[in-house]
Amino acid sequence: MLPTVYQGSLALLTDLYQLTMAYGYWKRQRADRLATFHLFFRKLPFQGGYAVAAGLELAIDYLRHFRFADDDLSYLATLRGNDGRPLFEEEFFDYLAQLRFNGDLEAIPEGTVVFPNEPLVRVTAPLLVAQLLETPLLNLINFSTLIATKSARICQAAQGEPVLEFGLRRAQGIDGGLTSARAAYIGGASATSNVLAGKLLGIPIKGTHAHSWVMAYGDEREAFADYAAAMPNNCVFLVDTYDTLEGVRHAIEAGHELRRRGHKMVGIRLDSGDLAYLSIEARRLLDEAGFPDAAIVGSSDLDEHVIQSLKQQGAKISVWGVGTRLATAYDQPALGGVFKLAAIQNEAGEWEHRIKLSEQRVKTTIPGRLQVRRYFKEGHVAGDLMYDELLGEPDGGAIIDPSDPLRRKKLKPELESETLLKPIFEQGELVYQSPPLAEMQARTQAEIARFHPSVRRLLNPHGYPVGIDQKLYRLREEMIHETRQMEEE
Ligand SMILES: Nc1ncnc2c1ncn2[C@@H]1O[C@H](COP(=O)(O)OP(=O)(O)OP(=O)(O)O)[C@@H](O)[C@H]1O
Ligand SMILES: O=P(O)(O)OC[C@H]1O[C@H](OP(=O)(O)OP(=O)(O)O)[C@H](O)[C@@H]1O
Ligand SMILES: O=C(O)c1cccnc1
Repeated sequence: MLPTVYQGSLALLTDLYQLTMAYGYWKRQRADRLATFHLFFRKLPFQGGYAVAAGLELAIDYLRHFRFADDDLSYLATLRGNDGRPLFEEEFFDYLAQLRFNGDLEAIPEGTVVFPNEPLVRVTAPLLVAQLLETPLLNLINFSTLIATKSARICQAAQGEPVLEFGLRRAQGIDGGLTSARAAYIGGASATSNVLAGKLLGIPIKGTHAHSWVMAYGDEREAFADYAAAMPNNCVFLVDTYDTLEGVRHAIEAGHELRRRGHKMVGIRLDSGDLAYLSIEARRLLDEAGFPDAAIVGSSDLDEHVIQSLKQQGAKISVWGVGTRLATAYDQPALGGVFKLAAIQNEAGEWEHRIKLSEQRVKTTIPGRLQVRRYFKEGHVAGDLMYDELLGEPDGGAIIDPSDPLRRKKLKPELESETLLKPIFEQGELVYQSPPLAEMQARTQAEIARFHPSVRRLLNPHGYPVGIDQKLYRLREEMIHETRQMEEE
């Protein structure tokens, strides 16, 4: 997928503690016990009502290449403990050398709308392998899901008008720039300014020109004329270097000249000042001059809230250039996804549930091997049921919010439904083909449209019902009770 970036294995792209635990499991003969882990987040980002899953294809790429290369092992052999002796014994390296991803992995496809506590990824693999994947899977899924969600919100505010992702210069490093371009596209952005993302990922790329073009000439008229002469088939003039409305008039002159030569001015870009007022005035000038099709690109610290406000003010912007606040998820720079053990085989090969308690109810995990079933009523989503496949089929009663048991909803089993976690790897073999990015983008759009506007709204959205079935609820309550009792004894 990203051949030059993810070339070879990135098995060491993990936290040291994953390797210390892996070593311990291997030494104590626990490495090969099968375990199930879930990757999920607890809170929706941006105080929003939904999130958009992304990053799976990157995770698939990571897992396909997962192996410890000789130079990885040589590096690990240099590590020392506090007594100066090697941290790991030599034999462990032989074990690591033959390690591949050999487990089952189910995941929710990219572009699917997801909610707190739902496993975006479920791994069932030998304990040692599954544990090693915690950090890289979180790294890959958390950021992409965050940016795809931000992009979906921004595109929602733009009400179907094109959003161009301009964030590379402010993104978190090289991978931040590429990954955010990819995730922004999945979330709905039409194009990116990032040329490498275009080459590597096939995302459409777009670009205008900077203030420096105009500043290099000093005279704006001459600058536009020369730009039009050099690049007659891609002319979006940035009009705000000196006096914005004067700039629009100069762009119109260049537009007439382009027309005389058989070309077409694509539009203008506004990058400062009152974007509502200036875009309305610019639209009027362009229309009066016979350029009703010329686009008005707006940029300058935009995000979903500014775009929504500009729309409410009647701004005549038709293309939205969004950089920093999209590529860096400015108002919430991380999604708090976690990767938690939920079930493990005992010595006899029987599955046992596992739970992590917390003083905060929302942080108490859900045990089992979870699947998510989304129910539909008259074409709209009605609620998501999480159930434990180790306990069999769901019991058909009400779903119960795991963080607030008073919140319940009855979902009639006869409603149309879809199972969200799809098989990706079976015993290490890839059984899933990621769709093209454009299909993921279309999926995001179709998915969001199925949710009620109250769930979609940007400010104070309504909580969408997600819960566990009663069978799982009872088991979880018993486990909480028993574990607390054990602690007290
Ligand atoms: N009519 C408007 N309503 C709400 N927000 C607006 C409106 N016009 C512009 N904005 C936003 O207000 C902020 C303006 O920021 P600021 O005044 O710092 O810069 P600017 O006008 O773009 O000038 P410069 O880039 O030259 O500093 C930006 O986030 C911009 O998107
Ligand atoms: O505002 P963003 O959403 O990040 O969009 C990208 C910004 O990058 C460019 O500006 P530049 O790097 O020259 O910075 P400036 O506009 O802040 O001066 C461009 O003109 C946009 O303003
Ligand atoms: O093409 C543009 O207009 C552009 C690209 C990057 C950042 N700001 C603007």
